Amino acid sequence: MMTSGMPMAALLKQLEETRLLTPLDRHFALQMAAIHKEDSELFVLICALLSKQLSAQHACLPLDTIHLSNPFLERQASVSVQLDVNGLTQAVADFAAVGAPGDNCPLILDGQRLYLKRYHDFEQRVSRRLLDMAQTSFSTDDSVISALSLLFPRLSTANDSDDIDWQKVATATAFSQKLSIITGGPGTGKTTTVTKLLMLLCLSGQMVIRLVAPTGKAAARLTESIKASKQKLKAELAGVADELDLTAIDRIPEEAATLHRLLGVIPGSHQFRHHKDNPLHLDLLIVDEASMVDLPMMDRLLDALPEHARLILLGDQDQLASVEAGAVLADICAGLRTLDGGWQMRYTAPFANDLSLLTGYDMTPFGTAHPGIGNNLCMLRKSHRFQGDAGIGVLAKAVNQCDKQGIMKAWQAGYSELHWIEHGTQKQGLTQLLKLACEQYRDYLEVMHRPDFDPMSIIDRYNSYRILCATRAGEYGVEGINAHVSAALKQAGLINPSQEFFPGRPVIIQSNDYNLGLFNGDIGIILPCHESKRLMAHFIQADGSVLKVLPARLPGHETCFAMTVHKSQGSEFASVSLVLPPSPSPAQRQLLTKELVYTAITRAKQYFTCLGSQRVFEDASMQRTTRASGLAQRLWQA
Ligand SMILES: Nc1ncnc2c1ncn2[C@@H]1O[C@H](COP(=O)(O)OP(=O)(O)OP(=O)(O)O)[C@@H](O)[C@H]1O
Repeated sequence: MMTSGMPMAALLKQLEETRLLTPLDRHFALQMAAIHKEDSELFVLICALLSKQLSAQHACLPLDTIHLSNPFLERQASVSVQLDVNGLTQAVADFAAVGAPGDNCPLILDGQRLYLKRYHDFEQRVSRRLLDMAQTSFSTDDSVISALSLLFPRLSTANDSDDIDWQKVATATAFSQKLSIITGGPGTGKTTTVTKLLMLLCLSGQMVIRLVAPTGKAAARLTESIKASKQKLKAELAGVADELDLTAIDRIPEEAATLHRLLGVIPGSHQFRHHKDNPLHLDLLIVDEASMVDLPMMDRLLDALPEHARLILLGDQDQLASVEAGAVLADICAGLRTLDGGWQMRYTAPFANDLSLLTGYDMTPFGTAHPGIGNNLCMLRKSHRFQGDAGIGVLAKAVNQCDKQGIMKAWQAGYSELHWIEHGTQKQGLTQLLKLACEQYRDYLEVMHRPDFDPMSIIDRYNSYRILCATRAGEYGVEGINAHVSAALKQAGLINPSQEFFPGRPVIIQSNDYNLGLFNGDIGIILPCHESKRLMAHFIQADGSVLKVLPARLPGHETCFAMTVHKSQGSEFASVSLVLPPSPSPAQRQLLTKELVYTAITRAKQYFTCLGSQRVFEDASMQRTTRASGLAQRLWQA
């Protein structure tokens, strides 16, 4: 079945040395074979490939994606599989450790997808629960139609889909469905839409509503945006106060929590306080930045939802997927993708009719015979943040569409908010970036010793700029750039890093510490504490308060002048510099995707700078990521 010039254990060791496998992949494969007394070399190879796949956050290993003549994509194959895909599938199914869906085996083969049982269970439970929720819809009456027309006054009767106010459609959809997913890029009005929806729901009766986001930073941002959106709505509706009860706006909650806090962390345990047998006390849950929610977390969240509760997921399906396994939001939206790479709503004919009645638009063209879970989705595509032709919006759109010409045009158009730094020779590009970083970070570093600046305003200033790196390791990864920036700031006399914890050092937390209330990705700054006269790490929490922690008590952390694009999800900065490596290795090239570039660009509100080379930027923008999973198929072909 297999051809290899060396014993399997030696082959795995060689693959580890050439970094095509991690030590974990090798140990997993050998352990699986030992535990299950499996002496087949093919079994070891498949386990190594599955582990490699899981490390890359795929939920499973599709057997039909394995390059049989060179499974590890070595420069020169040292192993090959002498079977076709069907033969391989049969051989894998015959291993004692591999079962079919429903079997109690460590590995599950579902069609041609091979899973760890845990992940198969997650996927099955998540899809079952979402499909189950998608069955329930709520009736509406004339009062909803008139409230909707007051909330979205520019009612158009045009049939052209370009004239449809999709925010109104999304509000109508989410009002009438138990499960709804509202997706869209930055500034497309997700918060505005959800605020109007919440007003509508508050008008129709009392309900316990909770707002959550995956990280503290994202939760704090959601609180801010809902507050702003409520104020704006109040002003907009002032003229119709005699037709709509505006006190409903005051009943809209604005405090958002993190998912961990909502579910109730149990210190020292991976379990949460809330689950199926102790469900959450709420009627409606709104989850922002849902693209960051991984498969296991979505499973726990759905498990803890009470049977009757509504769920609304908000997010941008084009952003990088979650740091951990799966791409739940992208999978949920997958069925709306058209063959030409665009998106198209898909409704059942009766629901398209209902939406036409509710919104006043002709939605019947979007009715289809195979809508999957389309009735539960709404996609917003018009950005209200970047005014029409603003550079950041134009570049983000071109990257998102893998439009090479558009990308070139955006960079060459001379937009004041886009700034390109070419690597050049002798690190000229790096020198320019460091100059920029010193200018940008100077602001918070200069005011941090002044008594008239509190930690909150210092952290706000620090948060106006961030360097984002595509990779962790290497001179142009987070580690290298942090070292360079620290040295440049020291030379400029802005910091004094003579000790590990120095005033002004920003730190990013790398693991969860439930006792301290600090979570992976939380960012704080070491600052003198006026009360205790000691240096303390200061963190802004989701509720806006400041948490102070003794530096020595911090869980795993690192300096954060630069952070990975992955960790920047859920945050925004006035100015962003993206750093791409000048000559990426094959492993780095795999990380450089259009989702990564798009996520980095859309973190910037006013200025976006890229240190890179044109070729690397373009290649990255042309490379779409997919995460292997069976969730989309379960949701759309059920
Ligand atoms: N239909 C609209 N007409 C005009 N302005 C709008 C409209 N919808 C939203 N806006 C404005 O656009 C900005 C972004 O809106 P909003 O915060 O709702 O978008 P979002 O999708 O939640 O953004 P983010 O991705 O940053 O969370 C806000 O200033 C909002 O007031």
